[in-house]
Amino acid sequence: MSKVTVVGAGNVGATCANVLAFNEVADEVVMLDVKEGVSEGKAMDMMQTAQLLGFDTTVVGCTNDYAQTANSDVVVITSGIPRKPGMTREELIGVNAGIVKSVAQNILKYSPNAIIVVISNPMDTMTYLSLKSLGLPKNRIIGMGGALDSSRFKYFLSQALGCNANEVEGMVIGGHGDTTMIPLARLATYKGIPVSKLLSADKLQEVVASTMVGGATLTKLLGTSAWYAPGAAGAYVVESIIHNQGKMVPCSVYLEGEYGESDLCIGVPVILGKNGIEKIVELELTAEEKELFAKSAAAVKKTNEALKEVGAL
Ligand SMILES: NC(=O)C1=CN([C@@H]2O[C@H](COP(=O)(O)OP(=O)(O)OC[C@H]3O[C@@H](n4cnc5c(N)ncnc54)[C@H](O)[C@@H]3O)[C@@H](O)[C@H]2O)C=CC1
Ligand SMILES: O=C([O-])CC(=O)C(=O)O
Repeated sequence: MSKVTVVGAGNVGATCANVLAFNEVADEVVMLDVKEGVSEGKAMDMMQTAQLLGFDTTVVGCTNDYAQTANSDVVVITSGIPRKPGMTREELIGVNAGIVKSVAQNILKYSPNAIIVVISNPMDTMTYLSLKSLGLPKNRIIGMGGALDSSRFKYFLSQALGCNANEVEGMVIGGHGDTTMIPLARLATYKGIPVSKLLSADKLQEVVASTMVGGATLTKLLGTSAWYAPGAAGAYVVESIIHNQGKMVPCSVYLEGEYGESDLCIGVPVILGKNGIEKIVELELTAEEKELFAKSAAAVKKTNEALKEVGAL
C-alpha cells in the first residue's frame, strides 16, 4: 500500500493530486486543506473521473484532519499563497513561512517516516525552513523547482529548435527565482547534439532568459502563478521516489560542501529513489557557471536570513 499526501488543495496541490491519481503513482492520495469542504469536493470530483480515465487510485479529501494523512510515504507541501503579477516569489516569505512550518510539524506527527517534497514559495527557503525546523536527515526533505524549470527550459529550447520537446535534454540548477535560476545551456542537447551547435548564441541567450522568467510570464498572463506544469512536476518527483526510479532530477537539497556551498537548500542534480535523495551529483562546472552558482547561493542565503526576521527560525 503506497500513500501520498498533498497539503494545499489549491491550483498546484489539486493538479499534483490529479496527476498522481491519473498515473496511478500511489494506491491512495490524500488532499488536505484548511478551506472547509474544498479538498473533499475536489477528491470526489477526481474520483468521478476514475471510470472515464480508467485509474484505480483512491483520492481522499479532508479539512485540516491530519489523522487522515497518517503513514504517508511521501508528503507534498503546496500550502501557502501564490504571487500576483509584479511580485517576486521572495515576497511571499512573510505569510508562507508560518504556514509551511506548522504544516510540516503536523505532517511529521502522523507520518514520522515520510519523505517531504516542498513546493510552496520561496521554495528553496521553505525547504531550508522545513529541514531546520523538523531536524530530519537531508535525504528526506526535497524542494521541487528544478524539475519544473528544466521542463520549461526544454519547452523553450524545442520552440527555438522547432522540434519535439521530448527529444531535448536540459537542466536548470541554482535557486528557483527569477534571477537565481541557472539554465545549463552548455549541457543541453537535441538527440545528443549540443544545442549550441544548432542555435546562435543570441537565440540561446533568449531561451535562457525566457526560462528564468518562465513563472513570472505565466503569472502575468494568469493573474496568479501557474499550476499545470508545477503540479505535474511535483507528481514527477513523487513518482521518481515512490517507484524508486533512480532518475537524475535537479532538486533543492541541503548542501554540505557540494558545489563549494553549505548551510542552504538550492537546486542541484540528485538521484531520486525510495530514500528520497539517494545521491547528490556534482557536475563539473565552468568558471562562469561556478560564478553564477555562487551568486545564486548568496541570494538564496539572503532570503533564508529573512526567516529569522519573520520569527520562523
Ligand atoms: N516550487 C515551484 O515550482 C512552484 C511553487 N508554487 C507555489 O505553490 C504555492 C501554492 O500555489 P497555488 O496552488 O497556485 O495557490 P492556491 O492559492 O491555489 O492554493 C494554496 C492552498 O493552500 C491552502 N492553505 C493555506 N494555508 C494552509 C494550511 N495551513 N494548511 C493547509 N492548506 C493551506 C489554501 O487554502 C489554498 O487552497 C504558492 O506558494 C506558489 O508560489 C507554485 C508553482 C510552482
Ligand atoms: O512563478 C511563481 O510564482 C510560481 C512558480 O514558482 C513557478 O511557476 O515557477
